[in-house]
Amino acid sequence: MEKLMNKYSERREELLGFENKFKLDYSEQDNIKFHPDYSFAVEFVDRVRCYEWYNLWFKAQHTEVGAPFLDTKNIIAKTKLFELIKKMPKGGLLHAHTDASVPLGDVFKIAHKYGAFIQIKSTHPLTQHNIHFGLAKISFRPANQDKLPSIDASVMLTESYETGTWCNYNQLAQLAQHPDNNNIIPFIEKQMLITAEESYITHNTMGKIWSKFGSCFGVLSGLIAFEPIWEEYIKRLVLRCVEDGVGYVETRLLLINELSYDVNCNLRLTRRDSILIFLRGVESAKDVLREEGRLDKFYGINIIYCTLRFVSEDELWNAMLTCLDIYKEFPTLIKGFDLVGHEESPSGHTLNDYLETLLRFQQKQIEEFGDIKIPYVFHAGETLHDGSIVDDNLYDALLLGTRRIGHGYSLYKHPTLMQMCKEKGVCVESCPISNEVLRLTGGIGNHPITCLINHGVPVTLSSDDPAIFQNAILSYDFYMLINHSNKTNLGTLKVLARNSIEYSLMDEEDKSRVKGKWEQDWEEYVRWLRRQGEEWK
Ligand SMILES: O=c1[nH]cnc2c1ncn2[C@@H]1O[C@H](CO)[C@@H](O)[C@H]1O
Repeated sequence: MEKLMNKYSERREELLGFENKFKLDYSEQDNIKFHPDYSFAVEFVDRVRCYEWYNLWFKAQHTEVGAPFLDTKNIIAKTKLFELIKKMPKGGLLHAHTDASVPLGDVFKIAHKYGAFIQIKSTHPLTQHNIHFGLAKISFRPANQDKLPSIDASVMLTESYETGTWCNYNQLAQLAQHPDNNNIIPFIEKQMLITAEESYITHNTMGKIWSKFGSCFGVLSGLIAFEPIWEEYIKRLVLRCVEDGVGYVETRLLLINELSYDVNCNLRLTRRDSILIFLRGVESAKDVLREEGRLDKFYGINIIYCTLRFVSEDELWNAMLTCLDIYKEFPTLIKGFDLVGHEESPSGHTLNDYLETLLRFQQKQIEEFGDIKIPYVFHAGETLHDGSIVDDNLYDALLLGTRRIGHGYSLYKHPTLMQMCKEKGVCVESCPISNEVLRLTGGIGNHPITCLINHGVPVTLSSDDPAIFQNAILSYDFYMLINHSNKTNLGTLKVLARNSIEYSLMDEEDKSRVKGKWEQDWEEYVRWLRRQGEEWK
């Protein structure tokens, strides 16, 4: 019997080993063995994870490992594992929408600073009854002295408020400080984020959650499409990224309106102006980092220029021409082009619908530059379907030479396309928390990222719209994966972080500079983990 058992164990080991050979992190796992500090760090992170499984998650009454993010976020925030992950140098954030990346707390702080120039209106009076039943929808706009509101904001809190009348935001914020009104700011904030209750209960279909999600952008845009707020917003974006261990960003920028507001609240800033202000914001973040001696932790920020997948073919072409003009002026800043918005919306277009224009844009670049300088970096396959027109976007994205795939949620159903990604080096920007909050998965446990990793498909982790999902910049996505998947260890996370630089769209010189910096930061992190591990119980 013993012989039989031993033989079986051998075959079992062999099978496990064989399967592991296909994993994305196969050679990295081998590497760990040769570096004592690194293997100590890997073992320490595993030890912490294991300790918390037994002493926190398995004992918890109403939750478990892999439970939905919004239900567990506050518990996660206090764990040792999260503290370790937060500190990790995560490389780049390759998939995040600019207008939904800065934590709302920061957005409010900036808004309060410019509150005298911001007006607010509501579809219902902000009475306690309406707040309680979530009846009022609010909007913001920048407005100067010429457009002084006709009423005092205190009227907004009474039934006599004429709905839709603009009031001064500063006045309202003052009133909200009174203990009787302390639910007003949280109520307004909720209109810019998705709560656990909405994602898991009240808006439990894709259509409902996307309608709430879309409305968040509407409220946010009233604040941030305003010169002084936009500049500080971008500054905060860079600072928050650095704070969360993200040194490089390729942000998806959608300048949806033709014009936005200048410092005098005049609607006259062009998209080019918004880019210039963006760059000013980056520079002021760099000033702060320089003063704090942390400038070396910031590797850079670039833009993937976006338009909506709801536009007409003519509008798409115009967006492409604007993008091209901006590229010509800022050739190192603009790294790609994408179409955003709910892929499954009945009014949305597939890539195939736009095919002629998409091909024409490439042809124009080849004629002008002899090469494609603004590659596609498409969202594709953000769907539960198998073979629908949205799922089919994956075919077109790859045929059109997409450099990465945003989400690629349904890619795991396509063996040939996964193989193509491996062969062509097309990386999937996987966004597990986003996919959960927007109702594609019930949690990390049934997210396809592990399937892609186990098949050796290039993957990186992203947070998509962290502000709206109450997510930090990137730490929670890394945490969710490592805490849930036994096969994921620090080495796997290192591969994901390295991929975010490897598959970024920086030119080769920048890429190798950034890679060098990140490797240094990683070494420092491993040494920090060693010290932590030696002190830990
Ligand atoms: O996960 C996503 N898939 C597709 N579009 C998205 C996603 N997250 C945000 N946006 C879109 O990006 C724009 C703001 O920059 C919004 O239009 C929003 O719908």
